[in-house]
Amino acid sequence: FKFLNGLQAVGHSSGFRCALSPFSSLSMVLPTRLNSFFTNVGINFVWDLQRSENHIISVVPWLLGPPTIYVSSVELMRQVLRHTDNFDKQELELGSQLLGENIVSTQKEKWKVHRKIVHPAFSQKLSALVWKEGIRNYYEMLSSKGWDTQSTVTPSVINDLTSKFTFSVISSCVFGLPITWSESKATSEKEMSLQECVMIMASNISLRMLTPRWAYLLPIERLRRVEAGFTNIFAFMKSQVAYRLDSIRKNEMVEDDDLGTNTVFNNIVKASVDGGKFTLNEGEVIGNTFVMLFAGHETSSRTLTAALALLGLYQDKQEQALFEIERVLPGRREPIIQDFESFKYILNIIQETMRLYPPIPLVVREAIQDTLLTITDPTTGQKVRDVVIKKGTLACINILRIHHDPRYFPDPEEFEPSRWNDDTAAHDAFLGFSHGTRACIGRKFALAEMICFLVMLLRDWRVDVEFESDESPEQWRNRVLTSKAHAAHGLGPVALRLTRRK
Ligand code: HEM
Repeated sequence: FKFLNGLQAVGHSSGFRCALSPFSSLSMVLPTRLNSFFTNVGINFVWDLQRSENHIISVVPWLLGPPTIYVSSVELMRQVLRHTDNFDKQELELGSQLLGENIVSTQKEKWKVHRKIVHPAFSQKLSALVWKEGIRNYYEMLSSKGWDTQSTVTPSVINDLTSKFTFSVISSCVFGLPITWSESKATSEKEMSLQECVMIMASNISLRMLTPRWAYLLPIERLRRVEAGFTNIFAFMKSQVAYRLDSIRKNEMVEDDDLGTNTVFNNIVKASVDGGKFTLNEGEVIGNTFVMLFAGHETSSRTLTAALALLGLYQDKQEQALFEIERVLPGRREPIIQDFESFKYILNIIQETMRLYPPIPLVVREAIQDTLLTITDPTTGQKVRDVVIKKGTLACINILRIHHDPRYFPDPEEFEPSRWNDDTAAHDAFLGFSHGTRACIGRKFALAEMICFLVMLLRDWRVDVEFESDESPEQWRNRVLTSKAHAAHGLGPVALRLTRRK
């Protein structure tokens, strides 16, 4: 019965019939196989779809999970992402329970209130703070590693550096808690610093989701630290909301760009007071602050890692980036936020990296009512047929597939930042930050921190990849960077050599 309903829900579109939905937790641990009625297609299925010419493919599970369609053309993407009366993000109850109700976990009218309050926090002043903190963190990174006195360094894995960098920027600019780069780990839960608690939260959210409450009573060191980390940071945030609300009411908060005033957290507290009929309660303010940690950390860090790997591999592109940096920063002066728009080639590099390796390769929407989708011929644009998608069906936009489609991006596997030179090239087919009302709210934040990091690093260092013996550049790229969409989003450990520029 479930199966027959599922076939009807996807308008009998062709595709895969299997036991489990690729989104079920069970399907992530069980072996996967395409085209098997009795197993599941697995999460890598998104990558396998790249070989298909069919722009709408369905997955109908007969045992577990909702029927789903995968769309991989700009025409269909527009119909899904731009029609908010027909499609919305799924509600994530667990996300609301763990962090507090927030902009990512809600839908419809509730989401509108969250977005209205959170949006003003992502202002030009925040970008200026991000830039300032980006530079401070870059220098902290150099001195904590002792690189300020070295001419060549070989960081074991660049992934760890970019992860620490983007985490630190978020910690400063979202929470107002600057991180120190020197390693220190509290020996007892009571001594834990707030920064450590934020770090524990960022790296243990899945554990927290999957572990039942009673398990925290067991004498397991890791669980005790996670419990202490979550409890401490929530207690701190609650006291801070109360303190900030009090100072806002007493008019004690000064409008400048010092840390602590223009942070996302502060601005959300402020907007939730100023918002008139739109207000957020304490739990929602905290939820919206915490969620930035998950939306903005790994995404930016993966992009930076991939960009550096590609620049290490394609030295001519690195030279072009350096040429731009030297032109914008005569005498190697420090970059300022006002230079942001001048780093056009660096922006192209970021955009091209996100095209090849989108940190979010798939976005998911739920049909909130029965909806008609029109399928068109990819070459002529003529209507081919209509498909009715039933309420409750999931619609996934296969960003990875669209980004690698030669119709939109000629020679799609080439790393070619100059394809973005022409502003009109910033077309609909680029979905790195998604499209429509639920597109990324942190786009400017992410671009500011990524441009700042790349400019500082490339200004001071030449980046080279570390080949294994007899390895060709192509082999290196295939080994280290693949576009596969599984958990690691296609990035292996990236080892790079940095040589100080004269
Ligand atoms: C390279 C870095 C980033 C990438 C690739 C990225 C990508 C995305 C994408 C694709 C979405 C839409 C998801 C969907 O439609 O289901 C999204 C939403 C979102 N992003 Fe980002 N993001 C990045 C950085 C950031 C940063 C730095 C922040 C905050 C500090 C942030 C906060 C958010 C939030 C809150 C949403 C949900 C918006 C809503 O539902 O209204 N992102 N992001």
